[in-house]
Amino acid sequence: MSENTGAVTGASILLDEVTKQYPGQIKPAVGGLTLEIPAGSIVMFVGPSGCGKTTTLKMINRLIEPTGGKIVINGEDVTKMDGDTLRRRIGYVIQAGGLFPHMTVAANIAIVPKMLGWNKAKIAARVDELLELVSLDPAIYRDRYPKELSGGQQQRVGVARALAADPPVLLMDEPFGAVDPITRQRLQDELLNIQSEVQKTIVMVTHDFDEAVKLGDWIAVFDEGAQLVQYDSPERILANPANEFVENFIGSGAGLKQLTLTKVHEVELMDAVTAQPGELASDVLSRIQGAGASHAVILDSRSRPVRRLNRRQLSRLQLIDDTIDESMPVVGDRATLNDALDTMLVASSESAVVTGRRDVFRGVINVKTIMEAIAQANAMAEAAAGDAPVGLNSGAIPALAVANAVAAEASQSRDNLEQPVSAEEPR
Ligand SMILES: Nc1ncnc2c1ncn2[C@@H]1O[C@H](COP(=O)(O)OP(=O)(O)OP(=O)(O)O)[C@@H](O)[C@H]1O
Repeated sequence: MSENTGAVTGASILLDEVTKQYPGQIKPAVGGLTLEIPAGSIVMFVGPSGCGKTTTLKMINRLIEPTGGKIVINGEDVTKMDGDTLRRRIGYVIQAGGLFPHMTVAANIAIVPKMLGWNKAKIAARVDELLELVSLDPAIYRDRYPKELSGGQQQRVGVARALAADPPVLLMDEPFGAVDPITRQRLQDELLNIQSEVQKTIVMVTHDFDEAVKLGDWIAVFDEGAQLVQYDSPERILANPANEFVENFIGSGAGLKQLTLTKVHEVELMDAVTAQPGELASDVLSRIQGAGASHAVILDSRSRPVRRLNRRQLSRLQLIDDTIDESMPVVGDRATLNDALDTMLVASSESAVVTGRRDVFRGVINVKTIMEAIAQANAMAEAAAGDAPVGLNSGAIPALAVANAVAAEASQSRDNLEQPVSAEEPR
């Protein structure tokens, strides 16, 4: 879930009774969908394969033309607007970044600014600014070609490219589907960091419900024909799935999934003894003995953790050197407690080092903190289940009823975001 720290630059989007009937198909892929996407929020589309998520997403930038209904962005009906002009105002990110292989990173990012006629100096400055934003050092990466980058780096460039002309809306079609789980977790954390700065309106298709819970301010759960089954906050969907379909979609361990709702920076981190290369190991050892700690965290000159040393390791050393331990469990403070637990399990460690913006050391998180949070989340989920809104479990599109029921409840909601309106015609 994103945090509203920056000024909202995103635009509201309204899908008004939108339909897509592909030629030769009996049923519409999307049938009369009404969906309000609030400015500055992240809305996640989830649902089974072929249910129409991508079709719905691509109708927003009219890569797919609707056969009925209207698309309204910031109050402006864009359904009849020139498609190319519209797409320059909407960032679009696909799996693996979708970069042009024969163009450098800088040239890929510069595509839309060039089309918009920006001058060279402005484009070069923007490319560097965006590479910094997605945590890639411009001096190292701007002249590289996509094949010289890892999957995660390509995806970062894809995000930078989509943000190039500062569009109010970002559409993302399974952007993190092709990367390994640890890279995916980092990219998700980074997206949340970026969103806290840029406050765009982001619509993302995902197959991964955990990803939807982690990133979404609102989750739209679709069934076949883009039939909207539930549209609500991650908390309320987990606590009160609208029906069995949503329950099945959430999968087992809904209680544990509540861990996905809590971010590392929301729990109290432990302080740790830190040291720098060049210090005497015996000094550091006496500091951790004094503090009753088991490890010292070694930081580089930019306060980034590079290694952990326990008492035994310290007792064998003279000077702390600048060795980097790639296997040290590290988790970003935007990561979820679920991610933190995974990181610890992979490293067979009871704790992980926590970093903030630009990988600066923030503290340490341990299994005990996470266990306490599980207990708390379970208690909260049970309490929330008591207020289940009425009428959520009927079949075809009770969405407006759902929206109304939840809107009544929204005033009591923990977050102050407005409940988005959602409705769809019965097929
Ligand atoms: N160009 C097309 N022509 C005809 N039918 C199409 C076309 N594109 C999609 N469809 C059909 O429309 C329905 C919705 O497809 P869509 O790709 O939007 O679903 P999705 O939920 O994004 O699926 P997935 O999760 O598998 O990507 C499917 O039945 C699909 O077969």
